[in-house]
Amino acid sequence: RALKMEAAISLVGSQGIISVTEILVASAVFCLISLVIRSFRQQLPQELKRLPGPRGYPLIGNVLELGSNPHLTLTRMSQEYGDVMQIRIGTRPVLVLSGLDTLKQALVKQAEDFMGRPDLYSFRFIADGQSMTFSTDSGEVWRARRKLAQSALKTFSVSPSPNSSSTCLLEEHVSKEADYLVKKFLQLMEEKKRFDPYQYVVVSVANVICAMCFGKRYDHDDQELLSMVNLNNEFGDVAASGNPADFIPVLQYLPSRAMKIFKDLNKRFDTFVQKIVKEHYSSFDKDHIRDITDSLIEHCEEKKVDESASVQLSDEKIVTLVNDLFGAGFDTVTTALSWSLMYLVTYPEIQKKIHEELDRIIGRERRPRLSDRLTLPYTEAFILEMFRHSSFLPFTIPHCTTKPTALNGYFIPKDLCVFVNQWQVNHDEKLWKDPSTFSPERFLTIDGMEVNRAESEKVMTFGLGKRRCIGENIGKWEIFLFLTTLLQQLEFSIRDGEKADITPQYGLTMKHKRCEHFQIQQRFEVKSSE
Ligand code: HEM
Repeated sequence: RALKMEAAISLVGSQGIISVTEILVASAVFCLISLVIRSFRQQLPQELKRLPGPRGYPLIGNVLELGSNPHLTLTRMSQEYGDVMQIRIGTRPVLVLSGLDTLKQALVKQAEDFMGRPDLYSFRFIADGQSMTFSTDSGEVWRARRKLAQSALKTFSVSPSPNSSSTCLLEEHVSKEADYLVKKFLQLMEEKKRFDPYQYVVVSVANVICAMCFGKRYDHDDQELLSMVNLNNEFGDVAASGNPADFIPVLQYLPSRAMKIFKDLNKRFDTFVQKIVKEHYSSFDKDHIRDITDSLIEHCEEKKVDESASVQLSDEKIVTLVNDLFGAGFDTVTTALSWSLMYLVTYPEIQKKIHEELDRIIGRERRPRLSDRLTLPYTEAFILEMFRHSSFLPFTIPHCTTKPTALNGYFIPKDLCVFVNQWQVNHDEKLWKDPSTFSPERFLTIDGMEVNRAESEKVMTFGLGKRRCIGENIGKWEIFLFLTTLLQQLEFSIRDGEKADITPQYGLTMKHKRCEHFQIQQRFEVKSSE
């Protein structure tokens, strides 16, 4: 009888008949899930608030709102929701941090809580998942690797140069490459009357890091090197904060051209480095350490006899550090120089002021040196303004929380992916007057004689705290010496009727559109410093 009753009051749905029992069971399951979710939500410590943020759609979250310029969208959202907010990409929550004080609080004062890296799909293809920079490790092994990379980098940059009059190895390498660039640009101007400086700058910058890492330099038409370094941001498009495939797993199974290029590029990069490492192993001589690769191999040998080391790193974890250094060392510095050239041709009056400063302080008899940096405040202010205005690293590499924590009164769970919005800080109206105006003067003291240190420290380019870039000083020295060597002898302009487009294209490092209309004029010739 009961069965008959049930049949009588059953409903007819599109999939067939749904019984009252099924409806009751479904309702019970729904209530149970709601209760479980609520009980999780109630675990919030009483004195802490829930993270604010935009609502988002089911399954896709806020991915559509992010659009093609996530740094701009998230800056706008931070004005509504504050310096600490949560968005969702797909179903995955992401913490977005803005505001200089909040960044300092999270990355410096609470450094341990925010120093992790998230497990992102695309990062698994970088250095076969062994990268110190992109892999999820942030414990003792990461700490030991970072220390080792820092020490090797230091030895092969600031050590005195044995075979030249340069004050250190870095100065020797950059001077040589910058001299080459001057000649190359003059030759291109002679032959073609206009050129795109990017592909020449990238090889020169790559040669500096190659000299430090591998003790070798490449020709400007070396196809193997060019195919890896002369990119239109194929790496940065995928490794950028907010790449949907990193957050929405189903996208990882759909064919993607960008992802295929990214994987190929990483493979080619690893093969390139592995080949050089192999050559180093076969010619290794512990009494003659030639470069960073040799010094890492030496460390592998030494650790085998040093039983007392607190962390035992595998040989692979040591030697792959050269991938991190080589990878981080060319794209960032090339992008910075390339933006500098774009600003110089966009603002010729600023270029003129740099020329005047160089003529006054260095003159025409000798080449610039690293030690000139403190005496060229306008040039230094220009570089700072290039960093600030372009904010070409709009976000740091994504971070991740290592434990449950609190920030600005909000509860923050463990393993939450964190985007650090450097662009927002560099364009924050509370910190900068007319942030969209390009003005090196904002970094000078009132008498124009020095860089205002308090202002310069507000610029966010290299991250902060435990994950702060380890190549910051080297990068800044390189940019300074490349630029001053080029500008001492050359004046850059754009062909009449053309305009440099300085709209950034979003990525891990934001690039501008390539410009083929550069022209130069030789100001004078300086005799070789050698
Ligand atoms: C203008 C040049 C450069 C800029 C703007 C830059 C910027 C950055 C930024 C924003 C980060 C991420 C920080 C974070 O996640 O919080 C980073 C990390 C890193 N940078 Fe740089 N960088 C530059 C040059 C270099 C150079 C020349 C090297 C080495 C040769 C280098 C090596 C690294 C490494 C190894 C990391 C990873 C650190 C870690 O995860 O612990 N960078 N850099």
